[in-house]
Amino acid sequence: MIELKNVSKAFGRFKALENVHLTIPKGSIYGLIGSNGAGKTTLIKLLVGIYRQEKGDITVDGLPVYENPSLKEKIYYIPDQPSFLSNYTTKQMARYYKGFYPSWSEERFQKLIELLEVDVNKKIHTFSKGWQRQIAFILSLSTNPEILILDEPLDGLDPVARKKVKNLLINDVAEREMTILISSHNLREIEDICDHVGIIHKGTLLIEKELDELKANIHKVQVAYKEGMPKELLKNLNPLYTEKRGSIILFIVKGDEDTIAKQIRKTNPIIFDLLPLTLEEIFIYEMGDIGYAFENVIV
Ligand SMILES: Nc1ncnc2c1ncn2[C@@H]1O[C@H](COP(=O)(O)OP(=O)(O)OP(=O)(O)O)[C@@H](O)[C@H]1O
Repeated sequence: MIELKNVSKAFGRFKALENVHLTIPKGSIYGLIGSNGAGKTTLIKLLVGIYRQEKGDITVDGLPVYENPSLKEKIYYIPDQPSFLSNYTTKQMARYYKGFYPSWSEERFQKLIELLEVDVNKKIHTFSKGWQRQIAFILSLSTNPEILILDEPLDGLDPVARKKVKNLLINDVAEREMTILISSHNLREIEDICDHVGIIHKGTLLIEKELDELKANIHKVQVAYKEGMPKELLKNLNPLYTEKRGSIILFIVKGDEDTIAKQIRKTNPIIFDLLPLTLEEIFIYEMGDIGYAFENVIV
């Protein structure tokens, strides 16, 4: 488990992160979402031990990350602009990594280059940005990391490559219990692979949620009545949001699905539907609940 407790980091007088608490359970895929300048890269650089926090604790399985080389061997970080040794081919990089990472798997490497169809004899700097990113994935996954940290990993990948990379990540989590932190400025881009999401804004972690729990706890309801909706229903359900569309009333409500459905059925609606919410919708209401407008935080 990765834990940040009360972590702060400043650059001069500028507070890039303030009192951040964050928990990433082992074997989970955690999406760290925030707009430009929110503090994602700073948090990642603290987590991999490149920066040192002024305040707070950063630990993996209870051990501090900073100046802990044996722990760092288990963590692989792909920055937003992956870099390689200059003029190296993928094959040469693989040889270099093999000597560097005791957990390197040649078999895995061969499988991945076949799957992503990479010419291993071509100099990496001659590949496009998207291909270089895929090569960074191949090299990282061939080291079998326990923890993989990815800064904006899907930028520049076409839809087919995105899908392949996402599947590879999900498989590694399922098979080896790898833990992944993915930063992104776009919730939609990573919502299908994350099981935990944290939203960071101006150096503060606004909200951190487990998605299954979040999805189970918030519902979109559509109802219609012959003679108007009974007032006590809204009072009892205390919705986060209500909207009237002709004779249909739509509301977003938090709580247990069965309990909500029971309360609504008692009022004999002529129409009653429980509809799924997208993750973006869920966060719009969740953040509204804590006093933030989603569109001001995430672009
Ligand atoms: N080395 C540094 N010196 C001074 N300020 C910095 C430094 N690194 C980051 N910052 C500032 O800290 C804030 C957070 O930057 P950071 O790179 O962590 O944001 P980010 O969420 O990763 O943004 P982006 O999505 O644009 O990459 C920004 O205002 C940035 O200008």
